[in-house]
Amino acid sequence: MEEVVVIVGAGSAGLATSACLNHLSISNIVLEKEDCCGSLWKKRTYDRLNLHLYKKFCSLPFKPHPPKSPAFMSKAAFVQYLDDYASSFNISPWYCRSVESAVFVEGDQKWHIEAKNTMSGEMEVYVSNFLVIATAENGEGYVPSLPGLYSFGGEVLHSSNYKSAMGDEAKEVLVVGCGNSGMEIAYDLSNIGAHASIVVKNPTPQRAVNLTV
Ligand SMILES: NC(=O)C1=CN([C@@H]2O[C@H](COP(=O)(O)OP(=O)(O)OC[C@H]3O[C@@H](n4cnc5c(N)ncnc54)[C@H](OP(=O)(O)O)[C@@H]3O)[C@@H](O)[C@H]2O)C=CC1
Ligand SMILES: O=C(O)C(=O)Cc1c[nH]c2ccccc12
Repeated sequence: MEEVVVIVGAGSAGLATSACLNHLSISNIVLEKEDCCGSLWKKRTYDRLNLHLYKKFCSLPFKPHPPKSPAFMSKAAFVQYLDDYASSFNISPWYCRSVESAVFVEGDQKWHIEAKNTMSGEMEVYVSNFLVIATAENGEGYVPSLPGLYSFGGEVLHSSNYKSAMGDEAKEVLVVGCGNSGMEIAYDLSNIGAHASIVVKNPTPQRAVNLTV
């Protein structure tokens, strides 16, 4: 299969890129390893997720959020927005395609991209003039290999697998990292009476302190 542009990833960035290219009538396909678009938001976020950014900063090209919609979108509203976005701009990602390699072949000046079709198990080859990697910085959860982690008797969970505090009422939980995920998860746990502590690696940057004053 040959296209002008191959885009890897059907998250926000991949969908936005495809919409812009469709607008310019530049042929493109989106390869996505999951079976849906926006899989980070649909499969790897906690239940109480509400966006922290004002809606204006969470819109993709050509599709602003309606003036009367809530300022901070719920997870359900944002997931719906991504699905509507794909259909509004005729984006039909090729799902269950896990890109395994991409080589720019000097001879024909094209990208040769190999993707595994995870439904059939077969390798497929895509050829394009341009390659856009839109796989996101948060595509894969990372658990550092901390000493003692594997002999620890309790449950160890990456934030991308945390859904809700249900059933955790009696637990003592150590949350590692105080970014948005860490803070939200610690708050969710403490809301139902679990004992949550947070490890903070670095002091709060001065500019963040000034912003909140
Ligand atoms: N509701 C919303 O809208 C939400 C939005 N997000 C967004 O998603 C993105 C990812 O957020 P998030 O998942 O929180 O990840 P982040 O990368 O933002 O935060 C991870 C935190 O973990 C700390 N950390 C990393 N390694 C260690 C370690 N070994 N020991 C202790 N602390 C450690 C980091 O510290 P340091 O920086 O000092 O290395 C950092 O504070 C962000 O853009 C965020 O804004 C996330 C959750 C909810
Ligand atoms: O609201 C927040 O804090 C977010 O992290 C939202 C967000 C992160 N990446 C995005 C890409 C498109 C739209 C919203 C987001």
